[in-house]
Amino acid sequence: METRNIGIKDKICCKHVFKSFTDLNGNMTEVLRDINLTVAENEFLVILGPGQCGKTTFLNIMAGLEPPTSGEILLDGEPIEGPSPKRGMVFQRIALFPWKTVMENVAMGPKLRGIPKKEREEKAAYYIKLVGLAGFEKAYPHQLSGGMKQRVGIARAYANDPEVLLMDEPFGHLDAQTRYQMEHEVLRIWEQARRTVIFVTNNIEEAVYLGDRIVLFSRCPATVKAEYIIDLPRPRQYTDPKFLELRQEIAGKTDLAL
Ligand SMILES: Nc1ncnc2c1ncn2[C@@H]1O[C@H](COP(=O)(O)OP(=O)(O)OP(=O)(O)O)[C@@H](O)[C@H]1O
Repeated sequence: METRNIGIKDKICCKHVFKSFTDLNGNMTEVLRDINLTVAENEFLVILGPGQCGKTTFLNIMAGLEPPTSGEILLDGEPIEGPSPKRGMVFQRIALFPWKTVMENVAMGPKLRGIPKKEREEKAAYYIKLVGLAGFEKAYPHQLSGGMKQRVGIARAYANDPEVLLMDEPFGHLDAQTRYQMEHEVLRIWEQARRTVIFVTNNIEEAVYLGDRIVLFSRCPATVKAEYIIDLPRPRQYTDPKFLELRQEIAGKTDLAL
């Protein structure tokens, strides 16, 4: 079983990140304004903010899918300049290859990186088991529930050996019960296979349940409005008075509806 301790080393460092988009008519929309933050190695950081505030844009810049307009993001001291398997993405709507099995979907990244079949299938099998899908290796995506597809998405991201996992509202479209279950599961997986995680959500409860720390984004253009260290022991209880107090405190600072 692999374990990694939360490090004290800075893994990611965002310095004065600004992002604006310009449409075909030349109109500019400023989406991110002077974002500065650091993320420690193996930390579970949650970015909480209202819809359309710029959370996905920020993750896309971290993933190297979009350049910032100005500023920079460093990973282990090196500027992020494009996509890399070091940064795995998990999306709200997991796009699996429908004609490929769970095993083939999870092993796809290592296959593209030229990992030999036996090795990539062993790796995929390890992560399929870790996410609780042992026995479903030969299933096709249409045979899986929404929660199971998200598990495949998480296994697929892990199979690329990322150092950082970027999770963009991964449970946003799941029903409430499956969502609670997946929040619990993502922590179990992270505790067994520690990585630096940046998890984006617009759900305060989810943020308090999951995060070592919450960075609160304002409405668009997003700025860092507040930060909260969540030092409640895990597993956290939604009904714990301290949990509710924190939720209330954060809610008072947000533009989010409760
Ligand atoms: N490629 C683009 N071109 C122009 N505008 C864009 C582009 N990508 C995002 N935007 C705009 O940036 C703003 C922030 O979008 P973004 O998807 O980053 O927000 P979000 O906080 O992730 O939203 P949600 O919580 O609803 O997913 C929106 O107004 C969006 O229309």
